[in-house]
Amino acid sequence: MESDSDSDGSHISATPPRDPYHPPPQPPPPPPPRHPPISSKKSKPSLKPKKPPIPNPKPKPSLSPSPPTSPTPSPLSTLPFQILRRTSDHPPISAAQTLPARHFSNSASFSKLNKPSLNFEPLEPNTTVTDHFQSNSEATNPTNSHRIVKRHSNLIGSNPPLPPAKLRKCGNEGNFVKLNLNGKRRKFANKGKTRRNIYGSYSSSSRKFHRKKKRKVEGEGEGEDEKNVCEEDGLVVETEQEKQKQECGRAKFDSQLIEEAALAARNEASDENLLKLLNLVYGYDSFRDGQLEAIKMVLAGESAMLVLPTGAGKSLCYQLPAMVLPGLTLVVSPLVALMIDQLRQLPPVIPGGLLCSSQTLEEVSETLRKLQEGAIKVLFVSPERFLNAEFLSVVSTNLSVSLVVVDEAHCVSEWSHNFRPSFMRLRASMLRDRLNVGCILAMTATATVTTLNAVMSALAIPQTNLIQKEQLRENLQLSVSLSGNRMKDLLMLMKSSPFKEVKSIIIYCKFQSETDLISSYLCDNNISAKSYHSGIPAKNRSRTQELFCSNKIRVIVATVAFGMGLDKQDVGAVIHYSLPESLEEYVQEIGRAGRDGRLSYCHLLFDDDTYFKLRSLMHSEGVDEHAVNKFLNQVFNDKNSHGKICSLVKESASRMFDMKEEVMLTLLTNLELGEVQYLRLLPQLNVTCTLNFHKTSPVLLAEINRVVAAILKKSEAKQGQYLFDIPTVANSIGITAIDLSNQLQNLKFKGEITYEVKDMAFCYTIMKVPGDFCSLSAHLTKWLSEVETCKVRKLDTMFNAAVFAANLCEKKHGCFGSQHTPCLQKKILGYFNEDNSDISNKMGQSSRFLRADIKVFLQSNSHVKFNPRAVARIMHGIASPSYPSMIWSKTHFWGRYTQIDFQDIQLNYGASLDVPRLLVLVKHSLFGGKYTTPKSKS
Ligand SMILES: Nc1ncnc2c1ncn2[C@@H]1O[C@H](COP(=O)(O)OP(=O)(O)OP(=O)(O)O)[C@@H](O)[C@H]1O
Repeated sequence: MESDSDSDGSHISATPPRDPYHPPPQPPPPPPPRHPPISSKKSKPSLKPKKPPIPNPKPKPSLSPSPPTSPTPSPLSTLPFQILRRTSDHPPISAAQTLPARHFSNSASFSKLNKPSLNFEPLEPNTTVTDHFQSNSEATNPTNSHRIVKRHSNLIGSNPPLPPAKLRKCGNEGNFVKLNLNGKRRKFANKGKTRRNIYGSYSSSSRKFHRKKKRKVEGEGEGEDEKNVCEEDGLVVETEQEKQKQECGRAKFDSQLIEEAALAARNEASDENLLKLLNLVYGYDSFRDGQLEAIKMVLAGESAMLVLPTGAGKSLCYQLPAMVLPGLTLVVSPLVALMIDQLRQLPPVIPGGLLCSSQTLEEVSETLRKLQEGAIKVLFVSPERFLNAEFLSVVSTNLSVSLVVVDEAHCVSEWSHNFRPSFMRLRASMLRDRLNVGCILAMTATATVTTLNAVMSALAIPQTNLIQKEQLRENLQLSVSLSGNRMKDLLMLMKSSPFKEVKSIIIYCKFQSETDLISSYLCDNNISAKSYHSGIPAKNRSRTQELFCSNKIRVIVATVAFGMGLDKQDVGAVIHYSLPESLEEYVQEIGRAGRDGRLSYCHLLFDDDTYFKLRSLMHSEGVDEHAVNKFLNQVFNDKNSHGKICSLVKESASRMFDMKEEVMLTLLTNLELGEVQYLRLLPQLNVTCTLNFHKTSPVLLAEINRVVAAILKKSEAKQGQYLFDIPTVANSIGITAIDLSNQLQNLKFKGEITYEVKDMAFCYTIMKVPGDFCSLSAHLTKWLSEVETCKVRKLDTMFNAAVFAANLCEKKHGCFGSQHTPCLQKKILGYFNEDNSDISNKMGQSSRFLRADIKVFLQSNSHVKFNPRAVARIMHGIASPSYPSMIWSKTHFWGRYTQIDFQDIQLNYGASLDVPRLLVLVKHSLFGGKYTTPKSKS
């Protein structure tokens, strides 16, 4: 999940041809730019989205609300990107065309957010109790005589604030992030590669600038690291000291200019003022399509929904307002990796920070201290952070939040391909009530109309404030082939044009094992490749990403874990070894290619087997009404617990209800945020504690410490150890679980106790006990089953689009060979606009053996309780918490019916039962959960 590359591939030329020898076969003719053509100065391709008008609440105090002017609408045929063909005849970009962001002072002197700092009690991380945090220590970047350690002020960690001289940011490394991920010490510094940016810190245009700058001082020195930067053009680089001198002088000057420009934009958010700021901070000469419109809307205090393709420059739409707006900009992101990347990519003039559950208490406290001092302008947080009462209180009482940005906003909607229950928390009402935020910017690259509507409604964004451009870039050449042997076909593809000439390729696989297999297969065939998936230790993953970003690895074979937030400009090809689960996922992943605007190649290899396998997996999160009913009974088990902390241990509950943890969280979030608020979720924590006393005797300590007294009362003593439930002890003395954890920590620091915690649990307090459990469970089950169906349809649509391109396309509209850019684009855009009703599927409806097989299966496992879903899962080869694959994959029937519709198997299960068993089943579905299945069937 973490993406850790510190490399930026900064030596990569901004425009050199990727394929100098083989011009791409018939790239689609570039449609005429629909927009003021992007200045040739930009090394980045420019996107052109469209706009809508707007009225809205909350005018920002000192900003003159300038009505959004607008770009043009964008038909498919128009050019969202300036397409640069991969030929060598591109004129080099001159230094004057770009101004590097990273040479300016980072001591962002924009209005400080405020207030004197408070003393913090350490906060709990947003979702987990903090015991597993380790203390952090190292905070240094390696240096050598040619290097000066340069730190960005956007530093997260326990490092004490640097003295002003050091804080000055004259270097180019972008944001420095230090995190304790997964309880281990992690560092995202530049590792001494002072000439190499953190990847993505520069746009290719700013890199050009740097390269030019280096030319000026040719012959002044050379270092090991510099070689990396200059290997392509053989430049000699100035020493860091020289550079530092130049940059410091420049930074002083520029920081003042930037500040003035930001103030001018605050007073009048005119095109001219904003352009000036853009140029000063980023060195860009023009906005890309949709950017100016979004920025102006936000600066006018209006919430906006921004839909731009991948790589179109969405981040700039909050970064620039963050400089202009007086208060804090809060960016909510679904992944820690994404947050880290975005933090790194902030221009140094914008001091940033992040809060995530992997940080130590000290890191969290330091960030909060900086926040209160106004030393952070942009703060990245996960949605779970909004569960944290202390965080909410710090932000609401001490800070003014000018803007909340919801990145990957489709995660808010259950109808998206990537719904995250915790994003449900992000309701406009909550943001308004708790943080007094009036302005929200929601951003996504991939959303259907239904998803957009759901997001806009949750965030109270008026329809008129939708800024939407095509969700596809036109510089991607899409091809598809049905494969009988994907490994062989992949190798053939890699060894033929245009792929064999592409310098940087991502191959996406669905399963971790596939990535390892394919990467070694490619290596065996003389193609250097490395695998990347979340099962690989974070350090190695980070290294792989770094090598890939610096073009030391040509091919990366990855699962979906790779790529979100990856802003490597020169990825020339994306190959799908497995069918993506939805067109959204496909678009997101092919969006990693061609971010430099040049023609890039995206090939999809698909086959029926993968489709069937994925389709089975779509049912792995489904639940039945009786399970939901049982779950509700458990959640509201203690009806007299109003105001008290209740908990549900994840692992055991998951087995008890045969529900994945994510599904339980979805249900709980719905109970909190649905029409009626039945409960309030609290941060998750380990609830079972085993404690040892070391110094003072427990009884004596209990006399002076009420927590210890409560522990003695509520715990079970075993061989000198005290075992207790944290919520029970906290409830008995009326404190929060977090307070209790903090007090235990204090006793531990004093050497009085040591303790261990386990059993991660959902925690909540009950607000209202539902009157009718049956109708509530029916309602929730219906909702979940609609979500399940929606996912299945997404997969069907993806598969149908691939089948259409490979088999049915009549190649009338520009498709040829296996290249299907026009027909796939049409399918994708039709899908996003929901004018595509092609949801047929390839599943068989029944099999004459199915019913008999179910009977045999039930007979041979007569000692086990089953329900229709459990049987269908086994027949589809899907594990679930109560029916793990370790046990059930041994059965003869495991995965035998993946080609038969899941629902059909459930129906056949009913039909295969004898009457007594059927009666039990009916009773069970009528009365929800309170039933027992006969032990055996004779
Ligand atoms: N106006 C502009 N002119 C030139 N380059 C730009 C402009 N705006 C943004 N860029 C560059 O475009 C690249 C992509 O930007 P960014 O990462 O914000 O894209 P994104 O839309 O968030 O993509 P994704 O959805 O894939 O994360 C960055 O390198 C950024 O510097």
